[in-house]
Amino acid sequence: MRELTNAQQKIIDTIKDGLIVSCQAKKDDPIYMPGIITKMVESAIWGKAVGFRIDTPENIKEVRPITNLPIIGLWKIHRKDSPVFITPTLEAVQQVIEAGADIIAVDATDRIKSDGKKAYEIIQDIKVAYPEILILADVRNEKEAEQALEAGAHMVAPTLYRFNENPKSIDSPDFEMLAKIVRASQGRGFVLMEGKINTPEEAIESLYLGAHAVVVGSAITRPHLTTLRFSRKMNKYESTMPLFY
Ligand SMILES: CC(=O)N[C@H](C=O)[C@@H](O)[C@H](O)[C@H](O)COP(=O)(O)O
Repeated sequence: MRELTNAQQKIIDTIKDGLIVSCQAKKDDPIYMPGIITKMVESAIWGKAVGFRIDTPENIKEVRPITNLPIIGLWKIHRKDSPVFITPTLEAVQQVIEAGADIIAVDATDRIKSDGKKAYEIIQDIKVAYPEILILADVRNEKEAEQALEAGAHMVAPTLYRFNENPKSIDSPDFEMLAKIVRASQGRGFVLMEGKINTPEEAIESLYLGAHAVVVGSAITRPHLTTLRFSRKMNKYESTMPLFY
């Protein structure tokens, strides 16, 4: 396990065994209105979350003044020439950090970015430019987790497990993958569980399997998706869950 600064260790200790709420809304979501992310964060604080996952520098700046709890920051940037969309450039990393994030989340898969580099290569660049920031590697499998930790990430999460060769709108967590990632990360870094955790029991199962903390998004902060989760089962799967949200 790599050495942590006191500030980094404090963040790791704060989130241990806790719930991190992903507070995100796109401008075309039915729930969107100015100030909505702050309201989500206030609700998560009320509900005893230990941290937040926030998209865009703009939203991070908005919520930073209302909490000292750890913020995982990212910036989703979708481009036509690459499937990599979670904080894909060093400029995006810089803006997320300057906005006040404590942890930077990046796509650390081995997919190719617009600049021709593999996504995980951004980790080395972040280590050079921002040696103090904690890095969370969003990956698809245990091989990518190992690769990201090797490159210098402090934490990994299977956030992108649905985005393989044939991206699928799977609507349940992949616990087997979590267990493999935990084994591959032993003694090298921390594992967060993330992706389709829909119930408290699934969060507990994640901790049992070795997750350091659990990130939950849609089930808590996206009522339209939670509605669709109910209705699609009730209409015998006539509707599908969207891949991106
Ligand atoms: C794949 C992707 O874009 N994930 C995003 C990452 O920031 C978020 O939209 C998710 O809400 C977050 O990962 C939590 O996952 P879930 O919402 O399934 O609990």
